[in-house]
Amino acid sequence: MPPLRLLDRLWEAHEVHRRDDGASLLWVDRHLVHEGSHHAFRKIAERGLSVAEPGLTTAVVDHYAPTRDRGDGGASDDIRAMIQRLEVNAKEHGIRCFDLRNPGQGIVHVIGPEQGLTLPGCLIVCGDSHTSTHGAFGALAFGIGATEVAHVLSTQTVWQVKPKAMRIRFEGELAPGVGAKDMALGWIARLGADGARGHAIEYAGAAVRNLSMEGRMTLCNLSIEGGGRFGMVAPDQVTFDYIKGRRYAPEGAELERALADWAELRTDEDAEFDREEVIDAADIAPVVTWGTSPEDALPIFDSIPDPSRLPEGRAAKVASALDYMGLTAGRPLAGTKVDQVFIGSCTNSRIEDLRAAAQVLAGRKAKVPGTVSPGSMIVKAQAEAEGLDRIFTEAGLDWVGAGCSMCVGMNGDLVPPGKRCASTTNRNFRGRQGPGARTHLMSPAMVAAAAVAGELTDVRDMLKERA
Ligand SMILES: CC(C)[C@H](C(=O)O)[C@@H](O)C(=O)O
Ligand code: SF4
Repeated sequence: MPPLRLLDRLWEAHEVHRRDDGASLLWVDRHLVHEGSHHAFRKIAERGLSVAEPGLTTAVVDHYAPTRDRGDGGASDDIRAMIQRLEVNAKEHGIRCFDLRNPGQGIVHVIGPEQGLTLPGCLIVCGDSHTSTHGAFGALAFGIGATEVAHVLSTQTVWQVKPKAMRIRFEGELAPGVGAKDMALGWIARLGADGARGHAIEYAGAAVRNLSMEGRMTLCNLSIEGGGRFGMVAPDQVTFDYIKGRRYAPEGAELERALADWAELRTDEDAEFDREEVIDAADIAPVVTWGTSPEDALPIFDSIPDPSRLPEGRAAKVASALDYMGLTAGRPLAGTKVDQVFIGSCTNSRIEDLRAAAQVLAGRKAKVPGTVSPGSMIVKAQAEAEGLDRIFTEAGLDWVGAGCSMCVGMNGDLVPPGKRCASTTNRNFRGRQGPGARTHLMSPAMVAAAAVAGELTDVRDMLKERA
């Protein structure tokens, strides 16, 4: 037997058929749908098709979920209609739905793992690019388009061409105050937003093994921002411990059997990758973005790039990004004033993210306003049980309900034009958080530090003050 990679093992286990042109028809174990699925439901209705496996499909209200008033007054008619459409489609087809009344509601990529729906060895799809998040469990997880959503609804299978395999190894140990978000933005800055284009990324190395499941999810979540098709981490004891006892996770003898299977989900020692990158974790510092692509990222102690020192093509891009962002070339990144902060999104809204932000904010006041939106109502309840909500509100930040919120602003939570937001989200494209909004991506601890300082700052100094 030739040595296999985790990707090969997962692929082979799901391949139902391979076409002459090389595309594989893959069996889907979990199909997650959010409000954006309405085109697909309409498509299957038009063709008189039904949902093949309603029991393997899960609907979630997240992109349009109001985060403040969840009653009838909380959303515009359009937003309410989007939410209702999902609820009606789910009901008609017998699909379980995490709607606004469900105590488990939250962002699709947060609740899949939280509910024990996301498991090692599963093939998971969703009409959403950040589906790569679920790969943190050793699952094959990727985003699909509207036509494919209709295909999965009606057949529980998806066509896919097997991508090339790339491994990013983070060796060594992270410094205190540095986390998964810094690892992710760090490699994207190094390789570029196109750096992993068309590849399935397997994250490995000691610093990845040492990450919690929350950290691994953050890392896999951002794979797509570096051009990767999938992101994955081979499952281990950390994974198994996270899964045990979750609502839809296997239990008893079934769990024992599953654990034995899951232990096989790894890359063989002598397996080769199409590409391999090795990064020394000790070299990673807290990272912030300065531009309008996640690759426009630098360590916080660095300076804003100067187009006059860059090659022509790149210079024009950088100048235009700086213009949009209202930044001066060559100035230090630290000290850039922010107008507001946002802690949330499928990248960084899990309990550990909130704890990291609260650790910085405890006993301190924020100089600027901000919103903290937990990734799910379960994370919200847990944070409240730990008293984190009080730390946020006493610091002066708004503590709101769960959903995509200001990550994309579809629910009306927007950053006003021209305003600068330190944000734990994953995209800083022009207008992403609202028309004219200026987004700086960073870790939850770094956002908390920016809130306290009213400007971009190195959280490690604040943590040192504490120690
Ligand atoms: C709206 C949705 C389809 C979109 C995605 O595909 O990722 C959104 O979640 C995003 O993050 O931009
Ligand atoms: S939180 Fe943001 S990135 Fe994640 S699914 Fe929602 S809109 Fe997309």
